[in-house]
Amino acid sequence: MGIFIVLEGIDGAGKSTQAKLLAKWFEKRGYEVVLTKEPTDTAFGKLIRRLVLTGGREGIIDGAKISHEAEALLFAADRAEHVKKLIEPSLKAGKVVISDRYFYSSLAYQWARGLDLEWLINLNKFAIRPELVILLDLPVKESMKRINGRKLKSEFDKIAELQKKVRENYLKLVEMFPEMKIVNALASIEDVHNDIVALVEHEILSKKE
Ligand SMILES: Nc1ncnc2c1ncn2[C@@H]1O[C@H](COP(=O)(O)OP(=O)(O)O)[C@@H](O)[C@H]1O
Ligand SMILES: Cc1cn([C@H]2C[C@H](O)[C@@H](COP(=O)(O)OP(=O)(O)O)O2)c(=O)[nH]c1=O
Repeated sequence: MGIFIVLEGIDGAGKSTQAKLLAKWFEKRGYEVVLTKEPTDTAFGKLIRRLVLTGGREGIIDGAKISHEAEALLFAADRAEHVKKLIEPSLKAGKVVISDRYFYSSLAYQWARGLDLEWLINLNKFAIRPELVILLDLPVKESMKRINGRKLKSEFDKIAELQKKVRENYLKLVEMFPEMKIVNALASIEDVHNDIVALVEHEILSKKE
Protein backbone atom coordinates (compact mmCIF):
# COMPACT_ATOMS: atom_id res chain seq x y z
CA MET A 1 0.00 0.00 0.00
CA GLY A 2 1.07 3.54 -0.76
CA ILE A 3 0.87 6.70 1.29
CA PHE A 4 -2.13 9.06 1.24
CA ILE A 5 -1.67 12.68 2.33
CA VAL A 6 -4.16 15.57 2.08
CA LEU A 7 -3.65 19.32 2.31
CA GLU A 8 -6.53 21.42 3.62
CA GLY A 9 -7.14 25.05 4.51
CA ILE A 10 -9.02 28.16 3.44
CA ASP A 11 -8.51 29.64 -0.03
CA GLY A 12 -5.04 31.15 -0.32
CA ALA A 13 -3.58 29.21 2.62
CA GLY A 14 -0.79 27.84 0.41
CA LYS A 15 -2.15 24.34 -0.33
CA SER A 16 -1.17 24.10 -4.00
CA THR A 17 2.27 25.65 -3.32
CA GLN A 18 2.97 23.15 -0.54
CA ALA A 19 1.47 20.17 -2.41
CA LYS A 20 3.95 20.73 -5.25
CA LEU A 21 6.92 21.07 -2.87
CA LEU A 22 5.93 17.92 -0.97
CA ALA A 23 5.53 15.98 -4.24
CA LYS A 24 9.09 17.02 -5.24
CA TRP A 25 10.38 16.01 -1.80
CA PHE A 26 8.97 12.49 -2.18
CA GLU A 27 10.15 12.19 -5.82
CA LYS A 28 13.70 13.08 -4.80
CA ARG A 29 13.57 10.15 -2.40
CA GLY A 30 12.54 7.72 -5.14
CA TYR A 31 8.79 7.55 -4.52
CA GLU A 32 6.26 7.56 -7.33
CA VAL A 33 3.91 10.46 -6.64
CA VAL A 34 0.39 11.28 -7.80
CA LEU A 35 -0.37 14.96 -7.23
CA THR A 36 -4.11 15.58 -7.41
CA LYS A 37 -6.88 17.93 -6.23
CA GLU A 38 -10.58 18.45 -5.60
CA PRO A 39 -12.69 19.58 -7.29
CA THR A 40 -11.04 17.35 -9.94
CA ASP A 41 -10.37 18.09 -13.59
CA THR A 42 -12.91 15.46 -14.70
CA ALA A 43 -16.39 16.14 -16.11
CA PHE A 44 -17.73 16.17 -12.52
CA GLY A 45 -15.23 18.81 -11.44
CA LYS A 46 -16.06 20.88 -14.50
CA LEU A 47 -19.76 20.66 -13.67
CA ILE A 48 -19.02 21.90 -10.14
CA ARG A 49 -16.99 24.81 -11.47
CA ARG A 50 -19.86 25.73 -13.78
CA LEU A 51 -22.78 25.27 -11.37
CA VAL A 52 -21.30 26.03 -7.96
CA LEU A 53 -18.19 28.13 -8.20
CA THR A 54 -19.66 30.60 -10.72
CA GLY A 55 -22.66 31.13 -8.46
CA GLY A 56 -24.77 28.86 -10.63
CA ARG A 57 -25.86 31.55 -13.05
CA GLU A 58 -25.27 29.41 -16.15
CA GLY A 59 -27.10 26.28 -17.09
CA ILE A 60 -29.70 26.49 -14.36
CA ILE A 61 -33.37 27.19 -15.02
CA ASP A 62 -34.39 30.72 -13.98
CA GLY A 63 -30.80 31.54 -13.12
CA ALA A 64 -31.39 30.37 -9.55
CA LYS A 65 -28.47 29.22 -7.43
CA ILE A 66 -28.38 25.49 -6.83
CA SER A 67 -29.27 24.32 -3.32
CA HIS A 68 -26.54 23.67 -0.77
CA GLU A 69 -27.66 20.03 -0.62
CA ALA A 70 -27.20 19.63 -4.39
CA GLU A 71 -23.83 21.35 -4.06
CA ALA A 72 -22.71 18.85 -1.38
CA LEU A 73 -23.91 15.93 -3.53
CA LEU A 74 -21.97 17.21 -6.55
CA PHE A 75 -18.76 17.49 -4.53
CA ALA A 76 -19.38 13.97 -3.18
CA ALA A 77 -20.01 12.56 -6.68
CA ASP A 78 -16.79 14.13 -7.93
CA ARG A 79 -15.01 12.64 -4.90
CA ALA A 80 -16.45 9.14 -5.48
CA GLU A 81 -14.96 9.14 -8.99
CA HIS A 82 -11.70 10.51 -7.62
CA VAL A 83 -11.45 7.79 -4.96
CA LYS A 84 -12.46 4.85 -7.15
CA LYS A 85 -10.63 5.78 -10.37
CA LEU A 86 -7.48 7.46 -9.11
CA ILE A 87 -6.79 7.38 -5.37
CA GLU A 88 -7.48 3.72 -4.57
CA PRO A 89 -5.72 2.29 -7.67
CA SER A 90 -2.68 4.53 -7.06
CA LEU A 91 -2.41 3.46 -3.42
CA LYS A 92 -2.75 -0.21 -4.42
CA ALA A 93 0.14 0.35 -6.83
CA GLY A 94 2.25 1.61 -3.90
CA LYS A 95 2.32 5.27 -4.92
CA VAL A 96 2.28 8.40 -2.77
CA VAL A 97 -1.00 10.27 -3.33
CA ILE A 98 -1.05 13.95 -2.38
CA SER A 99 -4.44 15.65 -2.69
CA ASP A 100 -5.06 19.39 -2.56
CA ARG A 101 -8.43 19.22 -0.70
CA TYR A 102 -10.58 16.13 0.11
CA PHE A 103 -13.77 15.41 2.07
CA TYR A 104 -12.64 17.66 4.94
CA SER A 105 -13.31 20.57 2.53
CA SER A 106 -16.91 19.43 2.21
CA LEU A 107 -17.23 19.25 5.99
CA ALA A 108 -15.71 22.70 6.53
CA TYR A 109 -17.36 24.56 3.61
CA GLN A 110 -20.77 22.91 3.29
CA TRP A 111 -21.16 22.99 7.10
CA ALA A 112 -20.39 26.72 6.92
CA ARG A 113 -23.21 26.98 4.36
CA GLY A 114 -25.60 25.68 7.01
CA LEU A 115 -25.78 21.95 6.26
CA ASP A 116 -25.84 19.38 9.05
CA LEU A 117 -22.35 18.07 9.91
CA GLU A 118 -23.53 14.50 10.63
CA TRP A 119 -25.31 14.37 7.26
CA LEU A 120 -22.11 15.51 5.53
CA ILE A 121 -19.97 12.98 7.39
CA ASN A 122 -22.36 10.15 6.43
CA LEU A 123 -22.51 11.29 2.81
CA ASN A 124 -18.72 11.06 2.62
CA LYS A 125 -18.31 7.70 4.42
CA PHE A 126 -17.18 5.98 1.20
CA ALA A 127 -14.05 8.15 1.10
CA ILE A 128 -11.06 6.26 2.49
CA ARG A 129 -9.23 8.06 5.28
CA PRO A 130 -5.77 9.47 4.56
CA GLU A 131 -2.84 8.77 6.90
CA LEU A 132 -2.20 12.47 7.35
CA VAL A 133 -4.19 15.66 6.74
CA ILE A 134 -2.19 18.86 6.95
CA LEU A 135 -4.36 21.81 7.91
CA LEU A 136 -2.66 25.00 6.73
CA ASP A 137 -4.05 27.48 9.23
CA LEU A 138 -3.82 31.24 8.96
CA PRO A 139 -5.97 34.30 9.70
CA VAL A 140 -8.48 35.18 6.97
CA LYS A 141 -7.02 38.68 6.67
CA GLU A 142 -3.70 37.22 5.55
CA SER A 143 -5.22 34.73 3.11
CA MET A 144 -7.33 37.49 1.56
CA LYS A 145 -4.17 39.54 1.01
CA ARG A 146 -2.65 36.60 -0.84
CA ILE A 147 -5.63 36.02 -3.12
CA ASN A 148 -6.66 39.66 -3.54
CA GLY A 149 -7.01 40.19 -7.26
CA ARG A 150 -8.31 36.67 -7.80
CA LYS A 151 -11.78 37.89 -6.80
CA LEU A 152 -13.94 40.94 -7.50
CA LYS A 153 -13.72 43.71 -4.89
CA SER A 154 -17.51 43.71 -4.40
CA GLU A 155 -17.37 40.05 -3.37
CA PHE A 156 -14.52 40.62 -0.93
CA ASP A 157 -16.45 41.13 2.35
CA LYS A 158 -18.88 38.32 1.68
CA ILE A 159 -16.02 35.96 0.95
CA ALA A 160 -14.08 37.01 4.06
CA GLU A 161 -17.09 36.27 6.27
CA LEU A 162 -17.51 32.74 4.86
CA GLN A 163 -13.76 32.08 5.09
CA LYS A 164 -13.83 32.99 8.79
CA LYS A 165 -16.53 30.40 9.41
CA VAL A 166 -14.65 27.84 7.32
CA ARG A 167 -11.44 28.42 9.28
CA GLU A 168 -13.30 27.93 12.58
CA ASN A 169 -14.90 24.75 11.22
CA TYR A 170 -11.52 23.31 10.21
CA LEU A 171 -10.22 23.92 13.73
CA LYS A 172 -13.27 22.12 15.16
CA LEU A 173 -12.71 19.19 12.77
CA VAL A 174 -9.16 18.75 14.15
CA GLU A 175 -10.81 17.73 17.46
CA MET A 176 -12.82 15.03 15.66
CA PHE A 177 -10.31 13.60 13.16
CA PRO A 178 -7.00 12.53 14.72
CA GLU A 179 -5.29 12.35 11.30
CA MET A 180 -5.59 16.16 11.03
CA LYS A 181 -2.52 18.16 12.11
CA ILE A 182 -2.28 21.95 12.19
CA VAL A 183 0.59 23.77 10.50
CA ASN A 184 1.06 27.52 10.92
CA ALA A 185 0.68 28.79 7.34
CA LEU A 186 1.77 32.33 8.22
CA ALA A 187 5.43 31.33 8.12
CA SER A 188 7.59 31.52 4.96
CA ILE A 189 7.01 28.99 2.17
CA GLU A 190 10.25 27.23 3.15
CA ASP A 191 9.40 27.06 6.88
CA VAL A 192 5.93 25.73 6.16
CA HIS A 193 7.46 23.08 3.89
CA ASN A 194 9.90 22.05 6.63
CA ASP A 195 7.05 21.76 9.16
CA ILE A 196 5.12 19.55 6.73
CA VAL A 197 8.14 17.31 6.10
CA ALA A 198 8.66 16.94 9.85
CA LEU A 199 5.05 15.81 10.22
CA VAL A 200 5.35 13.36 7.32
CA GLU A 201 8.47 11.85 8.87
CA HIS A 202 6.98 11.66 12.36
CA GLU A 203 3.42 10.58 11.51
CA ILE A 204 4.04 8.29 8.53
CA LEU A 205 7.60 7.30 7.62
CA SER A 206 8.81 6.52 11.16
CA LYS A 207 5.79 4.21 11.61
CA LYS A 208 6.46 2.29 8.38
CA GLU A 209 10.07 1.41 9.14
N1 LIG B 1 3.98 30.95 3.09
C1 LIG B 1 3.61 31.86 2.21
N2 LIG B 1 3.86 33.15 2.42
C2 LIG B 1 3.48 34.11 1.52
N3 LIG B 1 2.82 33.85 0.37
C3 LIG B 1 2.51 32.57 0.13
C4 LIG B 1 2.87 31.51 1.01
N4 LIG B 1 2.45 30.34 0.47
C5 LIG B 1 1.83 30.64 -0.67
N5 LIG B 1 1.86 31.98 -0.92
C6 LIG B 1 1.27 32.71 -2.06
O1 LIG B 1 -0.11 32.90 -1.77
C7 LIG B 1 -0.91 32.66 -2.93
C8 LIG B 1 -1.87 31.51 -2.64
O2 LIG B 1 -1.14 30.29 -2.52
P1 LIG B 1 -1.73 28.91 -3.04
O3 LIG B 1 -0.67 27.87 -2.84
O4 LIG B 1 -2.29 29.07 -4.42
O5 LIG B 1 -2.93 28.69 -2.00
P2 LIG B 1 -4.20 27.73 -2.04
O6 LIG B 1 -3.85 26.58 -2.96
O7 LIG B 1 -4.36 27.29 -0.62
O8 LIG B 1 -5.36 28.55 -2.51
C9 LIG B 1 0.06 32.39 -4.07
O9 LIG B 1 0.28 33.58 -4.76
C10 LIG B 1 1.32 31.92 -3.35
O10 LIG B 1 2.49 32.19 -4.10
C1 LIG C 1 -13.51 19.96 -2.50
C2 LIG C 1 -14.43 21.05 -2.07
C3 LIG C 1 -14.17 22.39 -2.39
N1 LIG C 1 -15.01 23.36 -1.99
C4 LIG C 1 -14.72 24.78 -2.35
C5 LIG C 1 -13.50 25.34 -1.70
C6 LIG C 1 -13.00 26.38 -2.68
O1 LIG C 1 -13.60 27.62 -2.38
C7 LIG C 1 -13.50 25.87 -4.00
C8 LIG C 1 -12.39 25.26 -4.81
O2 LIG C 1 -12.08 26.14 -5.76
P1 LIG C 1 -10.70 26.09 -6.54
O3 LIG C 1 -10.67 27.32 -7.35
O4 LIG C 1 -10.51 24.79 -7.19
O5 LIG C 1 -9.66 26.07 -5.38
P2 LIG C 1 -8.97 27.24 -4.53
O6 LIG C 1 -9.91 28.39 -4.48
O7 LIG C 1 -8.73 26.59 -3.19
O8 LIG C 1 -7.69 27.53 -5.24
O9 LIG C 1 -14.49 24.87 -3.73
C9 LIG C 1 -16.16 23.07 -1.28
O10 LIG C 1 -16.95 23.97 -0.94
N2 LIG C 1 -16.45 21.77 -0.96
C10 LIG C 1 -15.63 20.74 -1.32
O11 LIG C 1 -15.91 19.57 -1.01
